[in-house]
Amino acid sequence: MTRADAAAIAGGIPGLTLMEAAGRAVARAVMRRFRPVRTLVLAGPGNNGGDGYVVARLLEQAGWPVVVAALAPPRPGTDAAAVAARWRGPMADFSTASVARAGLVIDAVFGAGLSKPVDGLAAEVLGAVTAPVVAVDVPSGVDGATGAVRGFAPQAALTVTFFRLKPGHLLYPGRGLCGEVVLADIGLPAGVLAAIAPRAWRNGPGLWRLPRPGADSHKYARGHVAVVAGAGMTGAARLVAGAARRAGAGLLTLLAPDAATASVLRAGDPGVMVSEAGAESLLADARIGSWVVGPGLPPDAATRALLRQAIAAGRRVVADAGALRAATGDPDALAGAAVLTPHAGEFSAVFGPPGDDRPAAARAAAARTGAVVVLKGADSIIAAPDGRIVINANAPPWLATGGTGDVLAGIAAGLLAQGMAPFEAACAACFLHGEAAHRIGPGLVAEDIADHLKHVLAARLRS
Ligand SMILES: NC(=O)C1=CN([C@@H]2O[C@H](COP(=O)(O)OP(=O)(O)OC[C@H]3O[C@@H](n4cnc5c(N)ncnc54)[C@H](OP(=O)(O)O)[C@@H]3O)[C@@H](O)[C@H]2O)[C@@H](O)CC1
Ligand SMILES: Nc1ncnc2c1ncn2[C@@H]1O[C@H](COP(=O)(O)OP(=O)(O)O)[C@@H](O)[C@H]1O
Ligand SMILES: [K+]
Repeated sequence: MTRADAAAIAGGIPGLTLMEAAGRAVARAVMRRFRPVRTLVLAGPGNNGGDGYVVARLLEQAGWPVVVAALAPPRPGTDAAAVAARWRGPMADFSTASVARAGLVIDAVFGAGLSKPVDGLAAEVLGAVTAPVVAVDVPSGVDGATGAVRGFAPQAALTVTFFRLKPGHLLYPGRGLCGEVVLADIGLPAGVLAAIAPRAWRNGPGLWRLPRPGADSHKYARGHVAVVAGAGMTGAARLVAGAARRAGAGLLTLLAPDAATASVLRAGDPGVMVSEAGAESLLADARIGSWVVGPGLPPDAATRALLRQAIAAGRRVVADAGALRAATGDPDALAGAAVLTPHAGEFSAVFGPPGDDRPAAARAAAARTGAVVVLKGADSIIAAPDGRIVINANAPPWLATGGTGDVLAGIAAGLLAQGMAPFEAACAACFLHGEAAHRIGPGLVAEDIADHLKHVLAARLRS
């Protein structure tokens, strides 16, 4: 955002104009949601504080009782100093006593310029707020690039941000602390986006195109997926299979490890083929282009060897669950896969704990393995080996139930089979998975998702 600011200023928009527009957007959002109430603006020393002085002036002009408390004065000569000088209303101490008297608090302490953990007086005062908080840009202490809390950050009821959402608005815990998020246009020209060349996006249909069979298509043209099944947890492979088929794969073969497992699998969906021929023989068929390895498989040397074999044969491999665990402490075992779908635990086992900067960790894992990495969770991060990041923010908590990850791997494989590139396939899979889960809602079990995909696809392919 600071880069956006600089690019806009370089493009001829004065910083003061942007600050006035930002403050106006916050004041407008506040007046739409709250009745006039004793309002305390907590202002920091930078431009975030500057926005706060603008909010104070505009609310006061609208008849609100407003007091400003400054953590520190803005540096002389800055835009923030200019707007602070235009504030003629009452000032209060930056203290817990001031906060106790407020019916509404505008948090304009730190924004995009957060440079260290929030501690000391700032943390004490922000931590004492019991009134509703409206955050300017981000709740102070939320790192806009990662969503992590540095030191302390208050819980906002409303966050008004500008130009473009930042990762911190989409990634937890920051996302949870923002409350309602309003994205305001402050007049930054579209060219600014090109100038800052963003590397992170929010997932959405504008980022990828779903495959659609042509009138003359046939099942082979839509791709053949192989799913390696385990002897014990056969359900996992079946969930993968159902999802890959609903996502549009033309053919699907379950690779059974033995005759007993094969007969269990044959009792499942009639449209699925079951093979006992062994991986070698299936890998000899180049038409079986996409493989899913891991769901329901033990994290052992055999799983690892099978994964390497499929990658070495040039297949597009989605590696999940057992295949990831089989690579514990050894990311190179996953090199060359198309898509890896670790949840936080699997990610930590392979690559080490992601820490506070999960986008950076996911990026590094993708660069290391050459695979697209989907770091799954409520806010899945999809990272490409070239450094692009997409954040998926449409997944409802109903997905927090066993087997939904298997379904995600299946959707990704089904899209890969139809020729989507790994990054786009992974992004689209996360999005469709989330949309299907929304349709299902409470009571969701993993089996439901594949069924609902047809409705989600129908809606998406219509629009
Ligand atoms: N970009 C745009 O298009 C637009 C941006 N706008 C607004 O600008 C905001 C960004 O402003 P900004 O760059 O001045 O940074 P900001 O968040 O005010 O903080 C910097 C100051 O805080 C200090 N400080 C930091 N952390 C600290 C800590 N933990 N504890 C103590 N001190 C700490 C830091 O100190 P220093 O690091 O220099 O030691 C410095 O003095 C952005 O969020 C948005 O609201 C809009 O006006 C219009 C359009
Ligand atoms: N709280 C949540 N909110 C939204 N999505 C979630 C949440 N918890 C899990 N998910 C999603 O559910 C899926 C769970 O995958 P995973 O943990 O691999 O489960 P399993 O191994 O049982 O299939 C992932 O796609 C993840 O993004
Ligand atoms: K803030």
